[in-house]
Amino acid sequence: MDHGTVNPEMRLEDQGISGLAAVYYNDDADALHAAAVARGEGITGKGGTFLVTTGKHTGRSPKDKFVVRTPDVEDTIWWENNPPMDPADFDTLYTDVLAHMSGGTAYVQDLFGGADPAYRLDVRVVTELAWHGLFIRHLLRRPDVSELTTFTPDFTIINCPSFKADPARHGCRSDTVIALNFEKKIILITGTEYAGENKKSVFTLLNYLLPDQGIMPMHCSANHAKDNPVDTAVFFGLSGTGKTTLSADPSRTLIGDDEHGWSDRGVFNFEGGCYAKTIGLDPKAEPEIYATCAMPNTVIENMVHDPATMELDFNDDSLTANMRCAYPLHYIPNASDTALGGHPKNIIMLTCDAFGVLPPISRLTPAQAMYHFLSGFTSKVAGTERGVTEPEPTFSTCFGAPFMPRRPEAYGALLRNKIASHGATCWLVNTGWTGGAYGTGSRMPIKATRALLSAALDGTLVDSTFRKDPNFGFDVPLAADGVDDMLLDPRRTWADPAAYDAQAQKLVEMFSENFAKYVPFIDDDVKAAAIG
Ligand SMILES: Nc1ncnc2c1ncn2[C@@H]1O[C@H](COP(=O)(O)OP(=O)(O)O)[C@@H](O)[C@H]1O
Ligand SMILES: C=C(OP(=O)(O)O)C(=O)O
Ligand SMILES: [Mn+2]
Repeated sequence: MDHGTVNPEMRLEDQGISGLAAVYYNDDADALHAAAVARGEGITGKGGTFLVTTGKHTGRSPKDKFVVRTPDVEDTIWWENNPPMDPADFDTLYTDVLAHMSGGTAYVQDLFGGADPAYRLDVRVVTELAWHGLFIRHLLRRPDVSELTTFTPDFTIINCPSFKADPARHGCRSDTVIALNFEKKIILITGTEYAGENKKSVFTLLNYLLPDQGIMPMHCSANHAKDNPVDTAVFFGLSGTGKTTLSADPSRTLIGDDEHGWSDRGVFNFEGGCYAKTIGLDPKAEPEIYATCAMPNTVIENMVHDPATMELDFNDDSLTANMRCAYPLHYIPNASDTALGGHPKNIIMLTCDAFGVLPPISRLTPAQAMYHFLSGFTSKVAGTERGVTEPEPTFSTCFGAPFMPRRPEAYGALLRNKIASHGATCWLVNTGWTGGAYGTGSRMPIKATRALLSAALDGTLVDSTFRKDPNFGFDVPLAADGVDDMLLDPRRTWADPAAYDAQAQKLVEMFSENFAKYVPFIDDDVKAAAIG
């Protein structure tokens, strides 16, 4: 039985997906929430939120993510970073997943990836779980009802957590698979209930498709000055570096918290919602995000609550440190209606330095920006990937290696040209440790990071006095309004300056060792900006 609104020529049967007992097309958030509760997937929380736990998988499974090795993508995929799947194995997996879903219920959401109509991708997401439908409806861009009757998917995602893949039969690594097939225009997700896989697989798709249209896809958040989209800022960063937190700045207009494209028209959000971490969420430091945790249909993932009062415990990480809430963009009071911005005036590269070595803010030349973009130094924070339990220093190229199907140089060249054409000012911001490494020091106060960003974005910081950092060669401001001068010089925040010097030297060597692989591909000015 079919329910809801759909293009009558584009039912699942028309895509070769048949045998389902019931298909719910394009249910709204209330209907998806009600269905999820009725099916026992989760419960209704305070303020009409939806509370859910995801079992074994509470973060992404990057090692189980594959690109199907078809001839059309053979020369363009960065295979060292994207494990290949044999097309025949994918076909078997596809047939087996459909057989498994047959006789059951599916939820179909027809959505857009991309706020700029010229570049958007029409994505159909077919989910076994009603709440995955709710999640992805919050996260992607919702068409008007009138657009649904002609909606024709460019790509289809089929997400079936109860299907357990078999490494012997499907050529995979475990029972969990995220497989992207660019030729068939299908993504299969099995064996994981973690909702983030849905949105990050759309991101990976766009990261592959958009460069051919001259668009730079970016793992970044974005906002612009109030009433002035010309003054746009983007904040690159791997998971946990502060994209979501820092873009929700009450004095600016939020464009988006995680994934954007930069075209010759400016910046556009790929999404229509946000996916925020809730661990330790402080209503004073992050009131806008905190408030979404009591709004109707917000998906609250893997948070512990008191069953008597339904009160959420923001400090209980017993299910995972990667506890989350997902909500539509307009739940943030100052979000943009269009999710479009201008060309970035400022480009912030966020790093969570667990060594406590990098200054809280540094100004980068375009060549240094390219160097740091390709290096992607940061830490993986606890929980976002399976097996990571404490900050783990890493070089994640483009500040998002797990989502980059092409070689880093492809993204590097696009970014470099756009920075050169539009003259953005670039900054490196350490939201990680200060006063010592992880274990001794403490996390950079959000207040200080916000004050430094305000000064960078309002144009005052660029005119201040800088020192050249002896280890890294970038410019570090000596003072900034609202921030203790000492904090700007990490060496002074360490109890033992010699220990700082030793740690800094180690980090310089790590940068140098990591960057060797990019040297054959880069221009002389970036080579000159190299560290170590
Ligand atoms: N100085 C800081 N800047 C940004 N975030 C910080 C800072 N100190 C602590 N945090 C915490 O770090 C986390 C950043 O996560 P989030 O903004 O979700 O990152 P991302 O969106 O890049 O994955 C939040 O839980 C935030 O409260
Ligand atoms: C959803 C994710 O993104 P982020 O942590 O960058 O918000 C993720 O990495 O799983
Ligand atoms: Mn985020």
